[in-house]
Amino acid sequence: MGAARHGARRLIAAIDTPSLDEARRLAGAVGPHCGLVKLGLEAFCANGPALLDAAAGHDVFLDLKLHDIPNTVAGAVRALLPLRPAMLTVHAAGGSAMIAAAREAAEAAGAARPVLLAVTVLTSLSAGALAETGVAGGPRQQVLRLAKLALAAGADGLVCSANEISVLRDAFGADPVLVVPGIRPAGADHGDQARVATPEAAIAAGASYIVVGRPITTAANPAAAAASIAASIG
Ligand SMILES: O=C(O)c1cc(=O)[nH]c(=O)n1[C@@H]1O[C@H](COP(=O)(O)O)[C@@H](O)[C@H]1O
Repeated sequence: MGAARHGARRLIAAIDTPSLDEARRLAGAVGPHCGLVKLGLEAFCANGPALLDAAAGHDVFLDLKLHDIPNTVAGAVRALLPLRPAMLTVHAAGGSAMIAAAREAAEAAGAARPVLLAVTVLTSLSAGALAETGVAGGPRQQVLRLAKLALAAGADGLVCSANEISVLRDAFGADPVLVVPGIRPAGADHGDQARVATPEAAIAAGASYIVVGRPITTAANPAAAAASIAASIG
């Protein structure tokens, strides 16, 4: 139990659903077994700020992956601060000025400032899919390039796949928060994820947090699935 509780702090449960009731049901079920509940684009587009009520009582990672001109992203961050998210995401590919503007806007929350995470290369992109976008050199090189830029511009941490954790820890040490989605327990369906790892492998490689969605939310018993993953990384 103690080990499971320790693992729970590092588990972020991703709730992707358009239904407010379903989001509330899932947050209630998995909340006790994870450190943060992640609410993302699908649920926020469907419900707007009212969505946050579904996760009342839990620390919320509001994952909207903002990516626009600096002025617009800064305004969006300001608009989100009253929702008191514990973590927020922007796309590192938006560039230094955009990330710096997001950080400056977030500072208005003072001590309650959300942790600002820069998404590097989406875990759904394989090396081939990344090359199609015009990026040469493969995911590891691109993640490292974007990570340098994002941390220098004021991001507190990075979203990356488990494949890039060691190169990031070598380059930046223990400080940056590394949030790692694309997590699949052994034998689980990968779905649209391309760069995947098991919960245990991601934590062993140095992830600060792992993000797990469908392996929990589509399980017959989401609370048990979350508890089992938390125990596996305890
Ligand atoms: O920023 C994220 O959380 C994120 C970045 C990324 O590169 N890949 C990624 O899958 N995510 C999110 O992590 C969650 C993964 O969900 P599952 O694939 O269902 O476990 C989803 O909510 C994604 O939006």
